[in-house]
Amino acid sequence: MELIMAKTVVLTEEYIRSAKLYQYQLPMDSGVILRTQRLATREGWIVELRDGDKVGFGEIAPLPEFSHETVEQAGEQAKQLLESWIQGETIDLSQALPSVAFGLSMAMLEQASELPMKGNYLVAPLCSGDPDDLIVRLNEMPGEKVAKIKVGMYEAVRDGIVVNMFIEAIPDVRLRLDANRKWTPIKAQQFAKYVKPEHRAGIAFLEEPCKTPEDSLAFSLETGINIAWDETVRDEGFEVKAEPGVVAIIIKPTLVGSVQRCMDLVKQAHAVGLTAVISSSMESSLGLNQLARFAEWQTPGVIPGLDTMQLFKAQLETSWPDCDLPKTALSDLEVVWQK
Ligand SMILES: O=C(O)CCC(=O)c1ccccc1C(=O)O
Ligand SMILES: [Mg+2]
Repeated sequence: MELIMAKTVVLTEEYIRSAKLYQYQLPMDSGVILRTQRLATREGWIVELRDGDKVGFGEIAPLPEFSHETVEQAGEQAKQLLESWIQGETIDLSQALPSVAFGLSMAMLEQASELPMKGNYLVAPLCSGDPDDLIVRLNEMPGEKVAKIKVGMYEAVRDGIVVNMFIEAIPDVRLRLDANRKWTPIKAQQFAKYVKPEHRAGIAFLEEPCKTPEDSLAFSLETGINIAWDETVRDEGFEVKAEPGVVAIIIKPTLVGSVQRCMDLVKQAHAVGLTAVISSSMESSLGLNQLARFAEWQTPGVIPGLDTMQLFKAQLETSWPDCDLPKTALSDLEVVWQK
C-alpha cells in the first residue's frame, strides 16, 4: 500500500514543473584582470527549477576571455532548454554550451536532492597580491598546507625567488603554481633554474607551464617538476591518460560542461592515478558553494581551487564561510524569464 501511494505522489509531481531565470551582475574587486581585460562586473544567470515541492538552483556564467560563449548566447540557449524541461522532456546537455550544461545539470542535480550538502570549504589560498598575506593564511590553515601562486606574469627569475621564499618560510607547504601557458621553453627553464633543487618537492604541480602540451611535457621531463593540465582539459580531443610528469587535471565545470561530463573526467583521472582538482571560474557565492559541495562529494580529501570569493565585492544568496561581503538575495534580482 505504501509503495502505491509513493508512486502516485511521484507521478503527480512530475507534471508540476516550473522554472525561473534570474539575471545577476556583481561588482568585482578593482584589481581583477582576465588575460587582457579588467573584469569590473561579473555577469550571469541563475536558474531555478521546481518540480512539485522540490527546488534546485544552478549558475550559468560564461567567463569573459575563457568561455567561448557570451552571456547573451548562454541565456538564449538556457531559455530554449528550460522550455523543453518544463514540458517534461529529458534534455540532452552533451551538445549544450559548457556554461549552460553546467548550470542546468547542477540545478537538476540539486532539484533531485542528489548533491550532498556537505562542502569542502578548505580551499587552496590564492596568492594574488602580497605574498606576506598568503604566509599568514597558510600558517592558520589546518592539515595539509596547499597554496596556489600565479607565475609567468613577471620575470621568471622573480617567480623562482617567490617560490624559494615560500618553501623556506613554510617547509611543509605544497605549492600549486599556475603559468597558464605563458612560458616559452626557455623562460620555463629559466624559472626552473632559479628554484633550488631541494625545493622542487615542495611544488605539488605547475599548471600548464608552456604554450603547448608537448613543451610542457618536455619541461617536466627535463626539470623533474610535476605538471597539471587545465587549458589542455578543454582542448578538442583531450583524453585523460597517464603521462610522465603529469600528476593532476584541473576541472573548471563552467568551462568544461555538465556535471556528468565533470564526473566522467574525475573517474577517468582516478582510474589512471591522477588527482582531479575542482576549480572555480569565478562563479558567485551561489555557484561557488555548489562547487565546494561537488568537490567534497567527487574528490574527497583533495583541496579544491575555489579561493575566488576574495575577488568579488558582493555575495549572491548563499553565504561563503567567513566571508563578510554584503549579500544580494535572489529575490532582489530581476526575473527575466519564467514559466
Ligand atoms: O584554480 C584556482 O585555484 C583558482 C581559479 C583560477 O586560478 C582561475 C579562475 C578563473 C579563470 C582562470 C583561472 C586560472 O586557472 O588561471
Ligand atoms: Mg590556470
